[in-house]
Amino acid sequence: MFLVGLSGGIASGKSTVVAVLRELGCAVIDADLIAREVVQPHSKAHQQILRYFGTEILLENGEINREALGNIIFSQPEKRRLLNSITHPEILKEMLKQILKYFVLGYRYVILDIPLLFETRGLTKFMRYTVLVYCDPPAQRARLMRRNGLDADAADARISSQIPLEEKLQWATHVIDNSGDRESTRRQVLQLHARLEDSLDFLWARLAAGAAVAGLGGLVFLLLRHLIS
Ligand SMILES: CC(C)(COP(=O)(O)OP(=O)(O)OC[C@H]1O[C@@H](n2cnc3c(N)ncnc32)[C@H](O)[C@@H]1O)[C@@H](O)C(=O)NCCC(=O)NCCS
Ligand SMILES: Nc1ncnc2c1ncn2[C@@H]1O[C@H](COP(=O)(O)OP(=O)(O)OP(=O)(O)O)[C@@H](O)[C@H]1O
Repeated sequence: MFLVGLSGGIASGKSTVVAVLRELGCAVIDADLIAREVVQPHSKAHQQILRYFGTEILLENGEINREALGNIIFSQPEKRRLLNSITHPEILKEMLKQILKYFVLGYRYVILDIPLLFETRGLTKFMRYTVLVYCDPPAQRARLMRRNGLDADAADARISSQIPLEEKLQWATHVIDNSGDRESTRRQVLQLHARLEDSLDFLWARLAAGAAVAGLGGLVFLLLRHLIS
């Protein structure tokens, strides 16, 4: 089994790409979704967030007020690091559990949708491939403002809390350019999917070749032993 890391920037189009991959039957683990689950009331992360950020980041029902917490961490790097240090170990633990589940179910590769894949040191070395969902900066900013109802300053604060997409381009093994329309993105995802499936065939071919070499070696050994005795 191998892992494929999928990343991008805020509002660059990861969920849009993932929707097509799921449609094609791929196993996808969504770090944003897990990040929501691990901070549910009574969890360890919820208690820690409460301790460090205070009750003002809670909604009336006890859940985290994501908008309020977002406003704090996207404008204060040290608070962002603090939140990351609380949530990231919990997110990683849950991701590992889900990877194991897909392994047991027999999936041959799993796609990990991790927004901060390139920002998190050492994570990419566990991925056979890394896919960057790229979007040109003006389109990214406009889409973020529209989706989250943010003004330009708030959108820029969120974008600049991450490594620029242009920089991430050099690290990814595959790039999907989502600057154009959804149809163009869909075509690129279909190509990516075909390459992942090809790469599986390639792996199987290597395994088969390995088995053939081992079998041949065994035969030669038996033949030599027979000749010597
Ligand atoms: C700050 C929070 C409460 C804002 O919640 P909100 O519902 O508004 O946004 P959502 O969770 O859907 O995230 C949207 C995008 O914001 C960006 N983002 C989220 N957290 C961070 C972060 N710590 N640093 C930089 N970018 C981030 C990512 O691109 C993500 O895809 C939330 O994002 C959070 O708890 N973040 C910390 C956990 C984390 O690092 N999540 C990213 C997945 S590893
Ligand atoms: N090709 C496209 N053309 C126009 N709008 C798009 C396109 N792709 C995505 N969008 C819109 O841009 C916004 C961001 O897309 P999406 O939610 O897929 O990004 P994301 O990277 O998953 O975001 P985040 O991780 O920040 O939640 C959404 O409102 C989506 O509908």
